[in-house]
Amino acid sequence: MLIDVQNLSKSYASKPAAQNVSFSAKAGSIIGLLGSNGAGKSTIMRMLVGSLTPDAGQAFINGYDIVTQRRQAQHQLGYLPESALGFNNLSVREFLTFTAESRGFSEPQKRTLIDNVIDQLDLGDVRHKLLGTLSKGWRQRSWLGQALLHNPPVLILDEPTDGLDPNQKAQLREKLKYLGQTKTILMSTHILEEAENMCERLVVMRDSQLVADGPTAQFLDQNGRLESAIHALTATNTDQPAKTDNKAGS
Ligand SMILES: Nc1ncnc2c1ncn2[C@@H]1O[C@H](COP(=O)(O)OP(=O)(O)OP(=O)(O)O)[C@@H](O)[C@H]1O
Repeated sequence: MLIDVQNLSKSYASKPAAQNVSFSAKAGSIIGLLGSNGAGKSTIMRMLVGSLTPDAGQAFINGYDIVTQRRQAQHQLGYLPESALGFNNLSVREFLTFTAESRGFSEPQKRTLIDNVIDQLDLGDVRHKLLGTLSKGWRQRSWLGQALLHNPPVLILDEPTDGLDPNQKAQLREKLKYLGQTKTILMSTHILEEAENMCERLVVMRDSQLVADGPTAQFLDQNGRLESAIHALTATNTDQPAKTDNKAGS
């Protein structure tokens, strides 16, 4: 398993943000992490990428423990944070150079990795433009570049298409689908249509707990839509979740 999450828990002060969350993801698949605002999706992702320490439980990225082997685990993944901003005074190429240097790559390696990622994400035309002057779509793509630069087997993407216009959304989704053929992608999204079209599996959270985990097909209604199942699972005043392959705690 490329991502293996076992009973991860985290509270902020005494308020739980993630409680006993368990799921796993195999190579070459796109997993959608769904749930209403505040359900705990970003908290799970931030623990997986090593920016938050779990209170309890364990998780492994390509076999490396996210706490005791944090550096090795981080080499296995690329992370696109929610609403990624900053580095506005750097050009796309300078931003990617900074990323490569902070990951410790030497000069010849650095050049090859940056050229590869510019090519892979079609960033050539904007490589000398400042991040602060780019449209949100190009900025997001540049941030995806920093996540992809070291060619990790796992990508963790927090609402990657949030705030993009419909064309930019469509273009980024195509790129992610392509990447998902060879990489394991865990992506959070509020856009159910996106989850329908892109994700092979869904992990659904509500109020800090995992409430369902299974193949996307299992959540679809007869019209091929996710809305009714996901609404039933995530609505906070509902106590009758839809029937799913719930793997919580397994
Ligand atoms: N730094 C923090 N300090 C205190 N509480 C926090 C912090 N970050 C998140 N929380 C709380 O933890 C809970 C889970 O938040 P989290 O951001 O993981 O949810 P989410 O599912 O990613 O939400 P969204 O879809 O809005 O991004 C929420 O109640 C949130 O208010």
